[in-house]
Amino acid sequence: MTIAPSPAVELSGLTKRFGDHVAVDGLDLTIPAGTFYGLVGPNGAGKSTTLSMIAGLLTPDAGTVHVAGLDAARDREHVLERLGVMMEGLSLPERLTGPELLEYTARLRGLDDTWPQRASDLLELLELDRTPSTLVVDYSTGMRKKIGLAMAILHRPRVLVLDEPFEAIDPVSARAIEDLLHQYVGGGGTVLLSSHIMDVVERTCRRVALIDAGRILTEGTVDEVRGRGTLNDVFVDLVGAAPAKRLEWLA
Ligand SMILES: Nc1ncnc2c1ncn2[C@@H]1O[C@H](COP(=O)(O)OP(=O)(O)OP(=O)(O)O)[C@@H](O)[C@H]1O
Repeated sequence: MTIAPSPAVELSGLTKRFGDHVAVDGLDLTIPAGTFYGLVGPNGAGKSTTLSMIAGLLTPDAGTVHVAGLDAARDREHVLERLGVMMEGLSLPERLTGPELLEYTARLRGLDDTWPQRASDLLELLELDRTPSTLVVDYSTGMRKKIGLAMAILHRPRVLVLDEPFEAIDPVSARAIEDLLHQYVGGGGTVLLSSHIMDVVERTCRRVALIDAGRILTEGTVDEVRGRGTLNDVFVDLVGAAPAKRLEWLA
């Protein structure tokens, strides 16, 4: 008898309120190990809040998060070892260069002596090796995102949680990031990312969940969810198009 591996991420009744506002409303979601998974939804749907709770940056008001079979509330240290996280707006040590930041990450995580090669591979693949002496404070938005991704993946986590990894990324860099993430998933890793860029999600993810107002509207393989249309069509159908209003003063 073979024992099925634990899901990479399992959310059960996950809930977060900010005052009276319920940002995440009893979310149940299972992300199988080795899956490239996309979380999509309109602005304010609760994507970042959900990812922040998985990453241990926010405490849920109710419900549980399991990562690789471990309860994130009870076994935080081991869960953090298994996770790589890149969230919007997370602060970085600004007075370091990209290579120094990776060294800092490697030392903080106590990585073995294979990290310099990994760091150099990541800097090259993400084209950050061209500006080795630029301080992070002087990085562009896209460069910050890329170094954030390199920091998240350097310790070869089981699960990568990425908030909007393709936002502010040029098309060539986006392909490099996609390539890196595909290699990672090909090696057994799990990617959970949020995105507004439907064609990237359609192209890269195997499964997708569409959330709105903190609840799942639909979930499944990308093919199941989009049916005969595109993910964009399904998104607009389920979430509802923005109200059309003619602005006379603009005409
Ligand atoms: N720290 C906070 N304090 C108060 N309200 C918050 C806080 N963080 C998020 N919210 C609210 O929770 C809801 C969900 O926000 P969240 O950032 O998770 O959405 P999102 O799906 O990631 O949106 P976007 O696509 O715009 O990034 C929003 O209504 C937001 O205003």
